[in-house]
Amino acid sequence: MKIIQAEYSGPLNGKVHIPGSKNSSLALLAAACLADDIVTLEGIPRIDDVRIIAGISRDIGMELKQEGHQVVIDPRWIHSAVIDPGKASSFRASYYFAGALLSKIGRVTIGFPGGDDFVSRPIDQHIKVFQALGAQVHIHHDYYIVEAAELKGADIYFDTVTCGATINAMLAAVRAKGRTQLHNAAVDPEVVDTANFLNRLGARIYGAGTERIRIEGVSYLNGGMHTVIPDRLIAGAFLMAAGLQGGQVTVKDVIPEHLGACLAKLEEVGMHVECGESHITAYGTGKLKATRIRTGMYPGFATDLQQPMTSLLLHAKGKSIVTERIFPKRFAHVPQLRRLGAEIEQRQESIFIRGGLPLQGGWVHATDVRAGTCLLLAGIAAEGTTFVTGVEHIERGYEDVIGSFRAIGAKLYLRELDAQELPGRMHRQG
Ligand SMILES: CC(=O)N[C@H]1[C@@H](OP(=O)(O)OP(=O)(O)OC[C@H]2O[C@@H](n3ccc(=O)[nH]c3=O)[C@H](O)[C@@H]2O)O[C@H](CO)[C@@H](O)[C@@H]1O
Ligand SMILES: C=C(OP(=O)(O)O)C(=O)O
Repeated sequence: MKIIQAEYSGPLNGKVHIPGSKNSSLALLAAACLADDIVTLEGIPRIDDVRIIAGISRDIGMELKQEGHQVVIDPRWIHSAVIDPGKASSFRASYYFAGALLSKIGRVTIGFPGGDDFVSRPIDQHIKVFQALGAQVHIHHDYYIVEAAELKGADIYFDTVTCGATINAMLAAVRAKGRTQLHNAAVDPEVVDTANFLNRLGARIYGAGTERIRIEGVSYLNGGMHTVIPDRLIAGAFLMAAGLQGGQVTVKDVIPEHLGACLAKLEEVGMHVECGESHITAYGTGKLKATRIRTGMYPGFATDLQQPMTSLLLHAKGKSIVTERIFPKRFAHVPQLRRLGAEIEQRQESIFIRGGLPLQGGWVHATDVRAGTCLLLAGIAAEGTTFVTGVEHIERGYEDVIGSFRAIGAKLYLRELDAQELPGRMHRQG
């Protein structure tokens, strides 16, 4: 079993290249199904979710070749829209294949989405979109079928702001007959990136990045080339690393505007931040102030940065409060941080952190991608050695987590252990 060993690393200093966005890549790879010619995507990270998509592509007859960070896709010979429940449930964004293949082929059989488990991640808004466009949705035990003889544009009012369902609605509507309007749409950079990519192929999507998106259906999409946006969530976590012990970290190849709420919070807790055209440098002063965080949809403070931010706030003297508004139960990292000596109390959708106490290395388990980042940040700032299990969750989101952290001086090592070498409780957790 893989584990990551983290040693106390002192102040972190250095520059790190930020890879392409995982969440955008997953949308773009499914969106590529919609094209009628060859598509090239640049900047796609080499992560497990992308490998699963390569498997799905093989099953449906879509040729997909990844060389380095370039992926070439030939969607001209798609012959099936049956997606194995096991593959669909191995990652969250499998639902994008439902929207894209429905639009192109008219009938999709697909398993339910997986991804990080935050207790409740409904897909009712995705289903509402398909139905609004004229599709029937049949729910079975571990799969669902979406079918429509013809998709017709419609006015869709989302009940809640959702990035996933907004993207899925664009995928489903892009080839529908007539006009679709999405109201209360998500304004995340990943929505805009997907719209830009589709428009490059000849789609007619207007207003992405605002709360109202208009899609005029087209009957043909060309091939083309697109570069995925940088991963704002990885960038945010590396900037936080600079604050742990008073270091200086530069994230390169980013879009600083995508990190507005994060940068504002880093300044608020006492860090200093400087932005260039495509890089950001964060300076830790060694003194952090406690704060209040409420997660929100973009441009609010991202839920995916809540967990790494919690690690940073462990070093801010006083009481910080973090309220999770997007996934109210996204606190699986809290009991793990307590194992390292953190004092955190959880009440409903908020945690109360008593910061400024020393952390001591120990065994912890990453339950999901960002819980993993949070525990790595905690481990490199704790005295002694921390062992992190659940590495497969971290690898779902990071291509080379160890190499990237080492670039800024973190002492992280990947090790292979036999299950018997794990301490009793970790062994039982798997
Ligand atoms: C693969 C991917 O891109 N994952 C990201 C995506 O997940 P995902 O697309 O699943 O998240 P959404 O933006 O859809 O979720 C936002 C909110 O809407 C709710 N909701 C969503 C869909 C639905 O049908 N019904 C419903 O009620 C969710 O429970 C949540 O409270 O955005 C999340 C919120 O920024 C991020 O944490 C994830 O990293
Ligand atoms: C929640 C995340 O991923 P997913 O939606 O793929 O589970 C994440 O990237 O933090």
